[in-house]
Amino acid sequence: MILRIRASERSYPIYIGQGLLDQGELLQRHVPGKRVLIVTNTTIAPLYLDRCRAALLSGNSGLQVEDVILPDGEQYKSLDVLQKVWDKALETRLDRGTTFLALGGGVIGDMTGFAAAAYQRGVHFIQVPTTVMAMVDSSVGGKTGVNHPLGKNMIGAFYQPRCVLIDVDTLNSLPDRELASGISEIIKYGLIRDPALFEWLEANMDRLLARDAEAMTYAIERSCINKSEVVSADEKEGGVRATLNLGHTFGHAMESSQGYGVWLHGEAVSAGTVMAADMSVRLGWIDPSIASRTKALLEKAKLPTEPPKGMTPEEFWKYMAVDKKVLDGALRLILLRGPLGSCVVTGDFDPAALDATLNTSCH
Ligand SMILES: NC(=O)c1ccc[n+]([C@@H]2O[C@H](COP(=O)([O-])OP(=O)(O)OC[C@H]3O[C@@H](n4cnc5c(N)ncnc54)[C@H](O)[C@@H]3O)[C@@H](O)[C@H]2O)c1
Ligand SMILES: O=C(O)C(=O)C[C@@H](O)[C@H](O)[C@H](O)COP(=O)(O)O
Ligand SMILES: [Zn+2]
Repeated sequence: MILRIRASERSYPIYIGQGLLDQGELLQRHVPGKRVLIVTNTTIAPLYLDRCRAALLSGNSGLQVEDVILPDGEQYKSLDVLQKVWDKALETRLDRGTTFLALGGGVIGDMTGFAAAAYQRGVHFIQVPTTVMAMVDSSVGGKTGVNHPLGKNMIGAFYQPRCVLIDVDTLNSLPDRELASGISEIIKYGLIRDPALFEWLEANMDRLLARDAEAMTYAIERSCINKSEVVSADEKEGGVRATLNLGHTFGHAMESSQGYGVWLHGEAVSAGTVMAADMSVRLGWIDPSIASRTKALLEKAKLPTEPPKGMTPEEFWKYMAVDKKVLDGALRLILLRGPLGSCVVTGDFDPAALDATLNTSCH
């Protein structure tokens, strides 16, 4: 399947299918110059780097391919590790016509995109996601960046790739915990705008966890359709794009307070989504059955539904206060409101509901 997403006054394709990594022509047609820098990590390199390089070189393409292999983990999604990408680019004299290719999960994708945005003020960029998280969310839409000790994804840029190539077969090597983490963002699309997807997930979660290729491909396609519709409508998060942050204000606080990498992003989003649903019930904005179905679905995906043990409301506040959706000092949250599949981005809520959610969720 080929989807198109419109952003930054152009559109780019998202290729989704099996065996695509070996179809060199798909990647080559989106490389404008002669040089490519593949950015990957120590786990993915032994699995897929040779195949990716071979695809770029196939058919006597004449491309020159360099690579840089970063350490693996959310704790390395930092400015000092990103420096290694720019070091490699300068040592090998990469010019402005170069394409940076992200081969990996969301960490590699976010870092490579930011490296591409800043290198010589902008070089070409391609996403080859290899996790569920990256296939259904991070590779699409152009949010790039790194973490800061005081807040998640605080340093970055909106920078769109030239194409996204999703080879579903690469998920066969993904650990179960990482698979589940990505599923939390698929559930997110169901909750914020796609009730049919939510119901499909209720019926098909076992197939996803068993890595049934047909079910996985369907979930990735529906997620990419949802994400590209939202991003095409609001690339720079002036409005509706913020809905993609359901559960993230709470979740990012969990990730930052635990130390990056202790809780996976999708795990924190899962527990944060349960908190957002709980608060929505307290405000009387949704039927309680939506919150209980949400919790049940996340549990079925083997995701956590409570914040890390010992985390306090005060710790939540420390990180929520610097959330990127804070406007003029006021916190805004994505809350569910109305029937399944409806949500709002708002700072207009009774603060007692937030206090109650924080107090009852922390244990
Ligand atoms: N830019 C966005 O819009 C956006 C959206 C969602 C998440 N994110 C970011 O993405 C990051 C999380 O991404 P993630 O969940 O992909 O984590 P990740 O990039 O850390 O990858 C998860 C783990 O799986 C390994 N891995 C990757 N592909 C593999 C494969 N095919 N086989 C075996 N192992 C493989 C990685 O080496 C890593 O150890 C977070 O930093 C989050 O903030 C960004
Ligand atoms: O694409 C978006 O917009 C999102 O919010 C997707 C989120 O799943 C993702 O985690 C994103 O990186 C969060 O962005 P942030 O601006 O809250 O750091
Ligand atoms: Zn996310």
